Amino acid sequence: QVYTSTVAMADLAGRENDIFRWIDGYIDTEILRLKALKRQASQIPRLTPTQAAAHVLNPLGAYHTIKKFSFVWKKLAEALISQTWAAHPNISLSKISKDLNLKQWPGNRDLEGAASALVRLQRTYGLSAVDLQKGKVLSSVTEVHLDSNDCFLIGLEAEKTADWLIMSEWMTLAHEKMNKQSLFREAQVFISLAKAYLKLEQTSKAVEFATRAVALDPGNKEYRVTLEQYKSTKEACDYEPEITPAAELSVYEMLCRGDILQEKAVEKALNCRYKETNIPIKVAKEEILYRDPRVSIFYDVISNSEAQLLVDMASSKMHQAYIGQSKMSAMRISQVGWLGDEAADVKQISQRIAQITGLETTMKSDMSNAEKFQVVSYGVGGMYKPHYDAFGVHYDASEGPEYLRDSGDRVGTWMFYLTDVEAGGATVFPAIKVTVPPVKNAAVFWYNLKRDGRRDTYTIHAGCPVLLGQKLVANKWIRERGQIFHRRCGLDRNSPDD
Ligand SMILES: O=C(O)CCC(=O)C(=O)O
Ligand SMILES: [Fe+2]
Repeated sequence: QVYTSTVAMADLAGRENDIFRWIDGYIDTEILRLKALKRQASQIPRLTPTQAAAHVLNPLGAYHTIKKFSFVWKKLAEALISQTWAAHPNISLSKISKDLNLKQWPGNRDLEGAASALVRLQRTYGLSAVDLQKGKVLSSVTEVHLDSNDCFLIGLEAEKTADWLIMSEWMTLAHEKMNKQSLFREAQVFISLAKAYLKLEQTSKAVEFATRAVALDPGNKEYRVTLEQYKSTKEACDYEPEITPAAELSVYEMLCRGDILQEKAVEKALNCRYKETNIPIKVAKEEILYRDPRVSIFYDVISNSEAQLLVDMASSKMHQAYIGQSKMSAMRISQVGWLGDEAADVKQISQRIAQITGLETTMKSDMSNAEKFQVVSYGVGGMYKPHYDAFGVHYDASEGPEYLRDSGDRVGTWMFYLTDVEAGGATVFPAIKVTVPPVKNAAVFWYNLKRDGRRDTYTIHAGCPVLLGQKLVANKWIRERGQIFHRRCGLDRNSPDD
């Protein structure tokens, strides 16, 4: 027994001292840990909710926000959770991660998506990587500075879409900004630069960078094979063309940029007018942008509160847009929500479209004259590549939702612009070289079908990437069913519309 032995008692007294030392040590370590945590947390700039909302209207701010969640915050939260849990085992791990909604946080794929959006904006609007890295988008300047890892990641995204010049710009920056925090090796940047230059037919530079990669990593067999390949390509090439990025731009992208203007003769034939509607005293301010096919913009056809109503009602139903039935695609990056005419205020908006176009837009439970409103939200980088709204000859009338069976094809498209867009986001028609700038509370309208019911190939159109701000639109597709007395079949397929 301990209490009978004086020697053992003296030993215990000594041990108590150890315990105090241990407690002090524990407290000191905890204080250090908490201080480190506090320092980490304080390094992240704090935005008010208003600032945060404004931040994501800028492509760099959007990238940065996703990076914070997918990387910075995630690391911090994980550290916080595991350490707190270790210190207080009675706190439930799953409760913390539920409170923080950790599962819903953006991940690596979202970060890649944000990086790829930057590449798309850069290509479409001719932005320089050097400006973007410093936080500059047109005249808008943010606090965000991209680090070497960001530059490397964006370079890899540019590689995926074969944007070689853009890839070379970002990889050059990744190398310039390289430091201890860089998660890639120098040889990796060099081999990426070599590839980009090879694709740009700058074979001397390609060989130079491949050589540097091999010098840094002589054991890498892949690098050595690449170098040999590039050397033989260089020998086979007798000249190196100048780099001309603009040559690769499509008409669609040039229209988005505003690099193509309408021909003078076409422009002259166009005009503005007050179009009579089905309601005697009401006229609509119409600007005709193209004659055949007729493309018009109508101004002030929806009020601010109505626009807000469509957004509010559709927003709970919003999901990532799909094309056709299934897969998420690189054709279209946006969120969509469908909205029927059940609410009287919404129905009234549908009726206004009928009054102005003279077409039938009544919603019916079968063989409907029109589709529900499709409210679409594009964030920065969001877009819709060139496509037709009409289904054309392959359309199977039995496809699609029940209420639209046998409604026929999409004879016309009416699209409200529910917001102004600070930069980018025009609707463009590459075949007729028409650009429609988004103007809040206006709507664009065109016929997708010729008079004989066949798809008009000139109606191919696209939504340009949003560069700054948010773009919200509401589509109303008007079906063939019920338009017999409203848009008569022409004597020939080219009869004009009035
Ligand atoms: O957003 C745009 O400007 C075009 C949208 C569009 O074409 C569509 O949703 O079908
Ligand atoms: Fe469309």
